[in-house]
Amino acid sequence: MSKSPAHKATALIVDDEPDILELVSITCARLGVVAGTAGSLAEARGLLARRSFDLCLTDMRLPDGDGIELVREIGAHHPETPVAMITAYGNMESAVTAMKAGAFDFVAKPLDLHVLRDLIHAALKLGAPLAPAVTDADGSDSGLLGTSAQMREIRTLIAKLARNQAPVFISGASGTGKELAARLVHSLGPRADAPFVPVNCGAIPGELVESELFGHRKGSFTGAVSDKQGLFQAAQGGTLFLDEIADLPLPMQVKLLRAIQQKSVRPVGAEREVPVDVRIISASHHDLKQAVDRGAFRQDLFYRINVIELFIPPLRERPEDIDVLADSILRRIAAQIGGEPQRLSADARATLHCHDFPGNVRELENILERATALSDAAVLEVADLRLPDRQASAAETQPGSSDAAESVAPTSPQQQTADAPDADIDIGDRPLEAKLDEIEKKAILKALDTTHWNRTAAAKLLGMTPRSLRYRLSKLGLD
Ligand SMILES: Nc1ncnc2c1ncn2[C@@H]1O[C@H](COP(=O)(O)OP(=O)(O)OP(=O)(O)O)[C@@H](O)[C@H]1O
Repeated sequence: MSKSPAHKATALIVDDEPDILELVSITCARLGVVAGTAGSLAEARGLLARRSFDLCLTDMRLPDGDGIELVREIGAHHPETPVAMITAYGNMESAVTAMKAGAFDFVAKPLDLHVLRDLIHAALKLGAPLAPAVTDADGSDSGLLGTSAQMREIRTLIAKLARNQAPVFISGASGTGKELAARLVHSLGPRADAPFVPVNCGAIPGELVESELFGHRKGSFTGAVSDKQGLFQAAQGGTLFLDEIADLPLPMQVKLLRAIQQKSVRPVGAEREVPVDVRIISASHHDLKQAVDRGAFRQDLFYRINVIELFIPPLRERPEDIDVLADSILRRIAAQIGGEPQRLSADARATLHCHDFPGNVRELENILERATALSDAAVLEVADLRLPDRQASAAETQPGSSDAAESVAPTSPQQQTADAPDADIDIGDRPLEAKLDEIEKKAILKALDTTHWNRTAAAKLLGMTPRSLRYRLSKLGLD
């Protein structure tokens, strides 16, 4: 709290069950928070009219109305007061409704004291001044660049999302900046000092997902030679970013739902659940709603993780962002290799504006890395960009198409060696494993380059599933 040392934080607790009022008041007192209690909406309104509170915890069902009404009223008249909802056990629907109405979090009955304490701590941090809001026109103070109206709106929404704990689902094509957006939600919020743990759900082999996410006890399966902490616990107090969540196997989706609802995880082979305080941000480039309709993604989990959706449009729909992104990428490359940043000629810029970027910002980065690697000139020209003459969409690229193979141009310095399928592979006398890795890496980079870093199309080209490609990318350190 940014109050004077003499100021004691205050909480308004609203519940018609005296036991709960007492339990929460005692928990607050142990944390040095002074609690005011109300047994109905009317009493709560009376207290709010007389003074302000640093947080409010309200039950859903009250004798004279619905706790959601209070969430809305506090949001409208006391926006600086974070509100959390106390929900009935397993009532996911009301938790989601409360968060959509503006509650920053929820706690389920019977109240778990760990969860309650974490929630009070989180609420009090929300009252403290956070990292400066993202205000400048091109986003350079946030790292999420772009001058387009869409990007500005996204930054404004992110600044709001940073102030609550509701699960966020980020949708958008590959390379649009979903992970970057998730990092920004984390770093602008009260969890910024705790870890941000990104997980690519598609890159973990199916049989290991549970142990990776929840951890395991020694001896719980062959290969579990010691206790291992899961990623949920690694993200304790912070944010777990579940990228490519659509790739989670269905049985795992059930366990994830339970972990999110109960705010606790059970490591494989453990007898007890361990409480975890983690904000979930998930992302996918798939249409998750369609996956639900196909039966490939559980509706209840979809509903739970998708409390707030943030959509990042493809780069071709916001061409205004290309210049600011390109200039920033050229500055970054110059800082890495030393010297003045190279510039783009007017024609080169115009060419970029006409390109449709199936691989989005990641593709722009690749184009410029390749151009700067191949040209030392102060000004990069159209030819240096090496864009295909025809705007062939990567998704249209058919496996085995010779056109596709011929349109390949080297990408980054380390990728240049992968430009021809039959090029001599100079890998010296390294062990077989390393040689095989090198060959695999080159084939993958070539396919990615051909498909403008569209991983689904690249996987098709390589004759493997997207999941398997992601696994290999991660294994080879290319992710
Ligand atoms: N608005 C932006 N400003 C600056 N850099 C960006 C922006 N959007 C994306 N990038 C950069 O583009 C690259 C791809 O971004 P990111 O990994 O966040 O995309 P993604 O949507 O999560 O991709 P994928 O779906 O393939 O995981 C990163 O290097 C990121 O820093």
